[in-house]
Amino acid sequence: AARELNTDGADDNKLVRPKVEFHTLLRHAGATKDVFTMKEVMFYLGQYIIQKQLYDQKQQHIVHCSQDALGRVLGVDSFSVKEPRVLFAMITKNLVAVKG
Ligand SMILES: C[C@@H](c1ccc(Cl)cc1)n1cnc(-c2ccccc2)c1-c1c(C(=O)NCCN2CCN(C3CCCCC3)CC2)[nH]c2cc(Cl)ccc12
Repeated sequence: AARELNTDGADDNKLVRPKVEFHTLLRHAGATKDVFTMKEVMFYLGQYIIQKQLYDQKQQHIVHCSQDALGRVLGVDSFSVKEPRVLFAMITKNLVAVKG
């Protein structure tokens, strides 16, 4: 059965390699690796959003990223953290599965 996507990282055994521009965002958030679990990708992206203050101060589940590289990478102007499926779909486009 397809593994349910949870919000703390889809499948923890799966390793992914971020594409170049996406990798730059993760490094900005403090990542020092080239290969990550989904949980690590989501952790660093969360840090990135907080560090750059991209979340809406009033509605903190809304992230505004049209003026940020995050928006370019995900291909949206804003998104809600309450829609993990939508988010994972956008994020996985920026990741390459690592065999092994
Ligand atoms: C459950 C988790 C999540 C994780 C994956 C998904 Cl697909 C949805 C949701 N989540 C819940 N709210 C957030 C969040 C909200 C606003 C700003 C930053 C993060 C997150 C995100 C985390 C994270 O690692 N979260 C740790 C605990 N969060 C609690 C909320 N905290 C907020 C407290 C209010 C001020 C804003 C931060 C930050 C730490 N990583 C993310 C990466 C992205 Cl692309 C989008 C959202 C998140």
